Amino acid sequence: MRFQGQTEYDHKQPHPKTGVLLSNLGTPDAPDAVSLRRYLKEFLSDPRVVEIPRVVWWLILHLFILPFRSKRSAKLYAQVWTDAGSPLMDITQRQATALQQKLDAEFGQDTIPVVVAMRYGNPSIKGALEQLTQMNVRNIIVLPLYPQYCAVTTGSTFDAVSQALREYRWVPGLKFINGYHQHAGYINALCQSVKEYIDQHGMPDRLLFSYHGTPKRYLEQGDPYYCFCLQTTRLVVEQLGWQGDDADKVITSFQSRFGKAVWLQPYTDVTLKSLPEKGVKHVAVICPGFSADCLETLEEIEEENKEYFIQAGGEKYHYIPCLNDNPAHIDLMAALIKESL
Ligand SMILES: C=CC1=C(C)c2cc3[nH]c(cc4nc(cc5[nH]c(cc1n2)c(C)c5CCC(=O)O)C(CCC(=O)O)=C4C)c(C)c3C=C
Ligand SMILES: [Fe+2]
Ligand SMILES: [Fe+2]
Repeated sequence: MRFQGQTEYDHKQPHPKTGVLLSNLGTPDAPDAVSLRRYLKEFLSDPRVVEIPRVVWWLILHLFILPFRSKRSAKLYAQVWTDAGSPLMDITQRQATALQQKLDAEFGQDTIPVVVAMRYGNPSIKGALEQLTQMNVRNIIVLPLYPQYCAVTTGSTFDAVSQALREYRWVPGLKFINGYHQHAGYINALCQSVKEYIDQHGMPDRLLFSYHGTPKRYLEQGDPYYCFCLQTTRLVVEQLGWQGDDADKVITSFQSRFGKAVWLQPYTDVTLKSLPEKGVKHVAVICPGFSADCLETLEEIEEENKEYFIQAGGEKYHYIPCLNDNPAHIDLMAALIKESL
C-alpha cells in the first residue's frame, strides 16, 4: 500500500491531541568503529550536509572518509561516553522529560506528549512520528534543537519529517519551529550562564562564542546561519550591558571544520592558539549553537582546544556548559511550544 492509514481508528477516541517532536542531530549507537561507520554514512550522505555531486562524493566518502574517520571518531566518542551512553542522547532525553513535566503541570497529564527523535541514527524521526500518531496526536509541533537556523541541520530535519509524512494517508497538522536565535528566553538563559561563570571565576580576558562551522560557500549561497550566530552573540552582549572595554572582550568564532574547503571564519582553534601572544591569559568559551553538550563541545572545546590555548602560553581556560536541562532552557522550550499552540 502506498499510503499508510490506521484502519482500527476508533471514532469514540478522546479529542485529538497536539504533540511535540523534540529533535537533535543524532549520535552513534556505541563508541565503536562499526557504529560510527553506520552513523557517519547516514549523516554524511545527506545532500544538505555535503553539497557536491553525488557520484564524486560517494567515492570520496566510501574510499577515504568512512574507513579512516570511523576509527578516529570512535576513539573520540569513547572519551565522552558515560554510563548513560552518548551525552547528546542522554541530555536530549532529560530535556524531553523536563519539558514533559512542565507541560503536564500546565496543561494536564498527557495532554501534550513529547517524544525525542534524532535526525540520524536512533530514535528515528519516522518512528517518533508513528509513536505520536499512536497517541492520537493530530497536530505536531516540531522543535529542532538548533537555535540558529541552518540548512544543514534545521533544513535537513524538515526533509526527514516531510519524507516520513509523505507515506501518511492522514497527514497531521504541522508547526515547524525553524529557529530561536533571538528569542528573549534563549538570550536570557545564555546571559544567566555567563553571569554564573563570572560570579565563580571572575571576568575573563576574552569570552569566546564558538559556533559549529559550515563551508563558507553555504553562506554565500544564502544560508542565514552565519548572520544568526553573530546576532545571538550581539544580543547576549547587549543584554549583559557590556560596552566599550567589556564588549571588546567578546569574540565569535567557528569550530569543527570538516574537509578541505574554506569554512566560516575565524576558526576557533586558530583564534585560541593566537590569543596568548597578545597577552590574553584567561579565556572562557561558550557554545550557544549547541543546545546539549556533545562530542563537539566536550571533546573538541573542553579538551582539545584547551590544550591548544595552554600550550600557546594561556593560563586559565574554562568551558561554559551548554544550556542542557537547565530550568531556564526548559522554560524557553515550553515558551516556544506555547507560542506555537
Ligand atoms: C549545531 C549545529 C551543527 C551544524 C551547523 C553542523 C554542521 C556540520 N557538521 C558536519 C560534520 C560533522 N559534525 C559532527 C558532529 C556534530 N555536529 C553537530 C552539530 C552541527 N553540525 C553536533 C551536535 C555534533 C555532535 C554529535 C554527537 O554525537 O555528539 C560529526 C561527527 C563527529 C566527527 O566525526 O567529528 C561530523 C562528521 C558538517 C560536514 C557540517 C556542515 C556542512
Ligand atoms: Fe556537525
Ligand atoms: Fe569535532
